Amino acid sequence: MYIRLGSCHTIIVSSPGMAKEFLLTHDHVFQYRRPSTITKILTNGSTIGQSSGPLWRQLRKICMTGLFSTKCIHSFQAVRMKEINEKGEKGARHLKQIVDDIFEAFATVIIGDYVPSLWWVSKLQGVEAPLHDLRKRMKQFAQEILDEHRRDNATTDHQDSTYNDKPKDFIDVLLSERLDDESGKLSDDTIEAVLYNLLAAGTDTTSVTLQWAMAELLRNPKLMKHAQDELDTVFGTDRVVEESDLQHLPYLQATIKETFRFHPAAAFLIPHMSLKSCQVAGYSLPPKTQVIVNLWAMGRNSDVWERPLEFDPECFLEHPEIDWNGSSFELLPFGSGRWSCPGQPLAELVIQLALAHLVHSFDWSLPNQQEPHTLDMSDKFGLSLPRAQPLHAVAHPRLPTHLY
Ligand code: HEM
Repeated sequence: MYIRLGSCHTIIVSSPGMAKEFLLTHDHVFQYRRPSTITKILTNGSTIGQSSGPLWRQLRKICMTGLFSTKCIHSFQAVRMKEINEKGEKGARHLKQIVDDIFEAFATVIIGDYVPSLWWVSKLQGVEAPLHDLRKRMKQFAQEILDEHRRDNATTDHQDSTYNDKPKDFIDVLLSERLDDESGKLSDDTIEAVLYNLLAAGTDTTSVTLQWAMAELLRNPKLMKHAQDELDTVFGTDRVVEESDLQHLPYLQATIKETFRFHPAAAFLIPHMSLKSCQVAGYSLPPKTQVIVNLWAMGRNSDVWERPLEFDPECFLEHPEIDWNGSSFELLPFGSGRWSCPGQPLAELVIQLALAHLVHSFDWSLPNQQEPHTLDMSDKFGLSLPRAQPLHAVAHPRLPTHLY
């Protein structure tokens, strides 16, 4: 579909064939990502997510080989457990407030971003002052964390033989990264921007996906029973789920794929823009054409899916070759190719593990004896695609008491 967003030629893609054209065949032409007013103010242009230049390439490399490598994700396990045990900390609440404010900021439509000649309307909108204030709070909070890590680092014995085995967190990894051009370490501004970028891109997407998966299972007790039977067969009922057994749960994986199809946490991929004119599927597109891949519409496309408006994990059991790793263009929850989500390995681990724990450890019901089929399944538009109504459910332990 072609539309004009202000002065910008825009193509909206909602079929796997066209997604492949733009994300694979012509991805070298659609390389540019236009930073918005919000990212310019909040991140000073020094982060991933919106940019596409040398710093973006460097940061992506750090994500792929450092932060989200198998070794690093494994080492974060200790940090995850520590954080779970220290829940409710004041710092965590402060950080949550900042992340909530970032989400609210991203939901603002700034007219000048779509119609550059109307930049002055943005000034009248009065959005910039609160963004600068938020940026100040983000900077102050991140600086405290960086200073704390530097102090800890200064008192650590790096020659100690156990040093390399000590758990490191995201900040430790970023502080130790050197830029390829040997201009030195990443600047504090860049680390701060990457940190918030990871938080904004990683927290809501993961929790929204989990909420939708649980809502669909609560709404359809037969599917919940199927998932529980599979978990009981693999783990029994006298131990809890472990990371190492997740690959033996095809029904759970099919349920997560179906959740990605029906409720994609990112309704749209981040828009890309062409640097020069090009021909795509017989159409001539001028330079600076923007392309937006609509994952929500693709998941409901009746040319692709047999029963698009029905939540049924079976379709992925029948087609196990359809994967979420970016090679099956009908299911692209994390995007595809050079632009795809660098946090995918962490996200898929956390979602599978959390859903398996919730379903295996508890039976679930809706409060006040509400009938499952009456559960409200409407969504609301935002940076991610959350439920319009919060999900309330009652958990009933189903494993021996000593396991809780
Ligand atoms: C269910 C969970 C998640 C989903 C569905 C998801 C989805 C996406 C999508 C669709 C994109 C844009 C890809 C494109 O435009 O082609 C993206 C980008 C990104 N995601 Fe995720 N994501 C998830 C979790 C995470 C996590 C856990 C992290 C990190 C902690 C993360 C970090 C990022 C970053 C940094 C980018 C920007 C990449 C770039 O600009 O090159 N995401 N994600």
